[in-house]
Amino acid sequence: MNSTVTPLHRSGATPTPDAISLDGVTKSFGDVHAVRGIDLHVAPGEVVAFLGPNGAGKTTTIDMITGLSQPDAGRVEVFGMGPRAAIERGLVAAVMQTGGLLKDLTVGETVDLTASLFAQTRSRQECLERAGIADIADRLVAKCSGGQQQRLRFAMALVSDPALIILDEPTTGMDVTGRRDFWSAIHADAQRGRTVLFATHYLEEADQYADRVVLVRHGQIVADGTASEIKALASGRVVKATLPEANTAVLSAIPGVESVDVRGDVVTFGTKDSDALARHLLTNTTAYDLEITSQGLEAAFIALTGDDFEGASA
Ligand SMILES: Nc1ncnc2c1ncn2[C@@H]1O[C@H](COP(=O)(O)OP(=O)(O)OP(=O)(O)O)[C@@H](O)[C@H]1O
Repeated sequence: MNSTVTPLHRSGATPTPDAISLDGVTKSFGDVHAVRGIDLHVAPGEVVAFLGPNGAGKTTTIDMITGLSQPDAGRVEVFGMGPRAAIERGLVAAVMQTGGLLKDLTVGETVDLTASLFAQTRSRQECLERAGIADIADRLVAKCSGGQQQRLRFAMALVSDPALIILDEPTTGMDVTGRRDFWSAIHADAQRGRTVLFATHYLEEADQYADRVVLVRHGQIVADGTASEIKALASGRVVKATLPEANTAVLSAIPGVESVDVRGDVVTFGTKDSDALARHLLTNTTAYDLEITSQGLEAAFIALTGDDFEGASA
């Protein structure tokens, strides 16, 4: 494990193999070290967001998981086997950002065509329903909006009923409504236990739809945990309390307090240990009406992917 990894996520021992297992994976293109030692283990049923700035190495990593390219070093396994073997068994499907659609077919015909490639498939109706496009089965692909085409790609990915779905920036270019409809279809489907890994630039998508957020920078994982763990890691917690006649100097001296702002009777603290601070305030002062919040994921993203970030200790 490299020194900048923040191992917040710990999955317990599972009797089945990991859905995705990357160990010491590297990949370079000439002088560009796109992936520089990634260790990642995703348990079956997890919904994981792969988040990072442009050029962080997300697509390069995803291409190795989907068998489109090979690592220079390290090991990639999907359900305990090589990615190509997993794809051949229908265990994995990818939703691509573009391509793969024939404009002259209808939505329903497109799903039928995909189904003809597999021995065992889900019904057309079920795939369309799960993707939220059953009502446009007779519409020509050429007449579908960008968001509807993405949901059609999702329906195609569902045909083999894969245990793992991988999506590389699936909502790029979609409007807000299209993104919301697309994600509610993915989210409803994932709740049935499917494993999902998606790369995104949209922080709110990671925050809203992922159980776990893996933050990548310069080809390495810099943080790995729930969205709230990552927010807390980068920016700490904000604790607000009503405390009449507060003394800033006294409050600043409480262990773990990083900042104090007094406005009338309301005191706002910045801290990395909100539990200890809350306990102290409630037992040793007259503070009441406590409110504990995390800073936004955006602040964490900027802090953790900025060039001055050197990793954080768990
Ligand atoms: N086929 C290639 N040939 C040369 N360089 C490449 C190739 N593919 C990726 N790279 C480089 O590797 C680095 C990682 O790229 P990658 O596409 O994996 O990042 P990303 O996190 O997916 O970025 P984005 O969010 O912009 O899609 C970048 O510097 C990119 O220019």
